[in-house]
Amino acid sequence: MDSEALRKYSALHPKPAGLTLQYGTAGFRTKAEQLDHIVFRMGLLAVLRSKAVAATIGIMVTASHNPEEDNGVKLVDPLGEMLHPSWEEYATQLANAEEQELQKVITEICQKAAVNLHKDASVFIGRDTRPSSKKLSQSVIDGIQVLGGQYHDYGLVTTPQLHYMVCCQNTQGQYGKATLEGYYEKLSKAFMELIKQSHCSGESQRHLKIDCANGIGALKLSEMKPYFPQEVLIHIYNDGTKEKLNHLCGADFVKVHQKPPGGLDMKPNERCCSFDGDADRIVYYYKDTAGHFHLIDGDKIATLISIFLKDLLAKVKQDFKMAVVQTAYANGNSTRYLQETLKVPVHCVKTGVKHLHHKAQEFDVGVYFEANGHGTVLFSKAAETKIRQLVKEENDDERREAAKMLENVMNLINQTVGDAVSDMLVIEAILALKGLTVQQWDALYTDLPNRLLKVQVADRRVIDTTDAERRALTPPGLQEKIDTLVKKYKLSRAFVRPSGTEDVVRIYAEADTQENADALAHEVSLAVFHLAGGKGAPPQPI
Ligand SMILES: CC(=O)N[C@H]1[C@@H](OP(=O)(O)O)O[C@H](CO)[C@@H](O)[C@@H]1O
Ligand SMILES: [Mg+2]
Repeated sequence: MDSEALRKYSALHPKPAGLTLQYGTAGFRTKAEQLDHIVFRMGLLAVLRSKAVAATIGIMVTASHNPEEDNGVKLVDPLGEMLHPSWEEYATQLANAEEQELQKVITEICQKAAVNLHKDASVFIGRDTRPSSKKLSQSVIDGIQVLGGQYHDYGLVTTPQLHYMVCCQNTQGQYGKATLEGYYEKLSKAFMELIKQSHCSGESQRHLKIDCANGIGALKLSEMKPYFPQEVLIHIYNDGTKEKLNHLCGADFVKVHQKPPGGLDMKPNERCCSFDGDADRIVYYYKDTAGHFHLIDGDKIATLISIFLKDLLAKVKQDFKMAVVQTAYANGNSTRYLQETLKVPVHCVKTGVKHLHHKAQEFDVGVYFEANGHGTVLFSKAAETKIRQLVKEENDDERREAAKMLENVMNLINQTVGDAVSDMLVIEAILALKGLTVQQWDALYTDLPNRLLKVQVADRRVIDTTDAERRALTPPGLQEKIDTLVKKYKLSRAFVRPSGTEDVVRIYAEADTQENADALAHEVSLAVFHLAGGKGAPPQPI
């Protein structure tokens, strides 16, 4: 380690005195002006991680659905997964080290994680369209270079594109070519092969309106357009040329407010969808002839994909284990539908993609989605091998055809992480293959009315949870109070947890009517306010 260079460069990326940040659910996330030292140091950490695992590591500069003024950074592990939890702690230590301690902390990490500094290191970098992202990714490069790492800067890419690149690189191209062209070619080829298998005579032209949250999704979809078949007509809205990133639009806005985004004119029964700011989430929606808005969230996406896959798995007649992984935010009726009607096992894990991804890896076919629209499907190595073999060798036409469809889905879905573009193509293909309209899809089950609220408290760590965050252990009395409140309503459920990305406590409630869901959410938020050290004025009724 060149101590002199480290000192010199870290002085160029000084840590504001007293600032401490934590590597949370989605890496570091805060106001962009507080992040320069963090991204520089994450450049350092990426080099250490790369040396430790002898593979290429990714760094993405983005704050996803958060306001344009924010930014963030997260590391991507060799197969495109989120950074291993054991390293999140190193990330936090390095981020919060005072300038003069930096070298000591690096040495400590090297000792604890058995990093050999003489090994090579390689890092892939990507960034979103935020005005601050370019400069921050320059600081990442400074960090990488100080520790002698090699890097490739992909510039503007969606978060899932960067995950894809890292996986391609570390599988020596087995997962695909580590270029944007490779990504577009892989996805569009799989999509075309898949819809070719459609025997439906339904509409031949497929229109889809896409709200790109004024973010990177618009740029990348435009680049990809020439690769799409002619029948697919995508119309891009909120492309970032006029309005601010994520402002009154995007997947998070639509999900949280349960209303359409600004900037997209929606005619009755038109199929529309929204990406988030870094294009790793997607939700669908439409307006009926009476003008009512219908949201089709991550739970319903998981359901559609599960129906499709379950049917194919039955046709290939293999004993593949399939399951759906959700979080506590999944709508109660989605869980009921999956378990009782579709008869697919459902597992609930803690919020955050890494938890869902990890659980889904336990199955041959693991479908995971957060209600907010982040999700994908994972296929085990054994299932993948078997499916590819059936495509080549199976004599039975129906079985071979089903295996071929599964193979195409495997190629189309981004198995490294939730990917709005890839998910959208999977969904469009399934709707085409099944001849389903957006209304028919929506009608699979009816969402229980629900409400998501947040409350500010002095220290959100006073809330500790258990049972995949569905019950609060502390502060004393809170869970008992929630239990009492829940009993007042029908089909009701409520839980609270500290957010991993914002300084708030989140409250979720569902019940038989919207009024009851709103009332329950409000009452629970008051309980949090009073028992967990609420800040400012008490929450007002909705
Ligand atoms: C209720 C909700 O949507 N929570 C989101 C949000 O996490 P919080 O820990 O709730 O702030 O951001 C995470 C990262 O994007 C995402 O994984 C998660 O689903
Ligand atoms: Mg995102």
